[in-house]
Amino acid sequence: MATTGPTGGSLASAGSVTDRTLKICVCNIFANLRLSPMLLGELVKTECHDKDDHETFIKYLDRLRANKKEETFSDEEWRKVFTFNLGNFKKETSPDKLDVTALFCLLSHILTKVKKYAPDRREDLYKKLRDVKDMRNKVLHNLDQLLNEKNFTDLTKTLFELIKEAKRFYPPSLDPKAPNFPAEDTKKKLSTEIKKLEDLDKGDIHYCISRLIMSGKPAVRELWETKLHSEVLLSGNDKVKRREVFHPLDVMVKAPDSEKTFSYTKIFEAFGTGNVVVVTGAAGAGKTTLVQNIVLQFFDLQQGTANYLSSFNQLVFFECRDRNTKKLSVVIKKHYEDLCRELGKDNVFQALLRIDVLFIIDAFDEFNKNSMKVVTEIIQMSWRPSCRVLITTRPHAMEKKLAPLLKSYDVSFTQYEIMPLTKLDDQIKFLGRYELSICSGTATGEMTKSFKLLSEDVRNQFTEPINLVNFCEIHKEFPDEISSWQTPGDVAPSILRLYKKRILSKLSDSDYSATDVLIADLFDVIGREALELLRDNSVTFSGEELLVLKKKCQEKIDATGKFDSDIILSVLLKEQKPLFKEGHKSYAFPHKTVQEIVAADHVVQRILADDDSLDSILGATAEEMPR
Ligand SMILES: Nc1ncnc2c1ncn2[C@@H]1O[C@H](COP(=O)(O)OP(=O)(O)OP(=O)(O)O)[C@@H](O)[C@H]1O
Repeated sequence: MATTGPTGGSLASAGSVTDRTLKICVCNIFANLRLSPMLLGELVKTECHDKDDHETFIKYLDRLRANKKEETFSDEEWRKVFTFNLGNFKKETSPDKLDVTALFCLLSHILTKVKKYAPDRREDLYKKLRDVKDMRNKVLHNLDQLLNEKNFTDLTKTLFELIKEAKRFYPPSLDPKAPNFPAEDTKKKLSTEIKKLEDLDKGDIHYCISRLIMSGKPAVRELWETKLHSEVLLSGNDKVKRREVFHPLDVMVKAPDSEKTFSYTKIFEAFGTGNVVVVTGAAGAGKTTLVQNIVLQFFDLQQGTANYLSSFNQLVFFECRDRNTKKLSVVIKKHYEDLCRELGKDNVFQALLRIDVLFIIDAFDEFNKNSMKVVTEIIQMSWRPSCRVLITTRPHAMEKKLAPLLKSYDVSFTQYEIMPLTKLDDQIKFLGRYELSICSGTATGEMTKSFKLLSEDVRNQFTEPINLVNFCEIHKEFPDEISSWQTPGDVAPSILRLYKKRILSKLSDSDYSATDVLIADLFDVIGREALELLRDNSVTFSGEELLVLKKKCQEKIDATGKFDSDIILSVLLKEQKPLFKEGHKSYAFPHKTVQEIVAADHVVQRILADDDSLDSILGATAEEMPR
């Protein structure tokens, strides 16, 4: 019986695999991803011996129910039984492509619900099956366990015991209709497979998976932490540490009679029943911030509090505003550049699909022709039991585009909605964190005090995080604006004035003077451009587009001023550093809502000037521009 530990024989001579820790990892990966499925697959074949070769598992189970005169299950009922494994069982006709989780799920359903073996007869077999499944979760969800040599020896021992148990459970029979488990052949096959560990080389998928698990997370962490750990606020003057100011938001399941709200961490519980979760929320409700914090928590090894993320081994983050990437393999390559160079990008991709990976797609509503291709690829893969997908979007894109897209790939999903911050207590806590962070720990409480003094109907304008951040900035830079708010309608114009005042003050800092009229003219140019981008569902300017905008602004300035349009655009546009070395620089408004405010102001000004009809100003009908 070849149950030697990784350093005691197996793998010891594996040519290229030299590092001892890596060897243990490879052995555990091989045992859980190759040996266990092989044996459980043999048991599925035994139990489903009367299944036709072309029959999917679901069709087979439907047939068994029909034979027993039981009503066949609807899709919804099957989903309740098999949760995220259903996609697999509807597709697969053989156990060869199923992993331990799916195989255990199928076997346990057959043993307990279909064939209904007596509990005392199936008990020992069932226990061993469960041990095999639990070992997979134990080692794949915890790096220490994956690097524990004993787990390999324990599992291989259990697998041989399982063969013994299966031999007892399926006694040899002369009845050709009885299940027949090939115990001796399976034992031999298992020993031969274990021996393969000695000759495993770097091209083997289990080696790639092991390398990915051991080095992938730190590589991706480096990539995203630099980009996400802090946020420059809308004014461009204040920088806050994202984790420090993060306000834990509440969500509610989007269902007809749903009323209860939960902490956002609960959304991960939905992955127990399906592979896709969608988080919706109004403009500035905090969708992007939420997933950015999830990314940071995933990589924060010190934290240890993000248990809800412990079942994910890797995380891939994709922003739909990306206009240059059109293939998922490119996204993967960008995440794991060094590993792709070392192992080959296809191998890394294949390895990623075999372990528990969380794909986060941010701001689906910002999709473009290219990013839609990436999103579709991810959705097409989401039936795989090891893939989970978390998508954020504004509600309009959910109804019109995302829900139909998911449906077209037969993907079921749970939808959560981010709750607005309606309680004064929550708003104060939110502002308190920002005040502390902006004042580097010496907050006076003035900001929260000023907020409490607002009338209730004005305060109700601040139920979205973006508005609360705007309040912070207005309070810091132009507190007089706040005292002028008498009605809720006074708040929104203040935000636009905030940007105009910032431009004027930036110009006067640079010894230039400009009139309100010139600023209004420039806003007209920029607003037109902002609107055009929105019509194309874009929130980023490319370098060339920025140049065109600069030229248009300069034409206005040249008539009445002497300064460079850069001064103005630096207030309104932020450079978006490319995440990846070869990426292009792009530019965006400090927040999508700012782009929308500037575009909306442009529309209003043109309507007031009696310029044209709304459709003609928008350049699209309301249906074409659901935002
Ligand atoms: N939970 C939070 N804690 C602290 N600040 C937050 C939180 N959520 C959002 N913010 C602040 O509000 C701003 C807007 O939030 P965010 O961009 O996440 O909203 P969104 O829902 O993605 O908006 P949009 O639909 O317009 O893209 C952030 O840049 C951040 O400053």
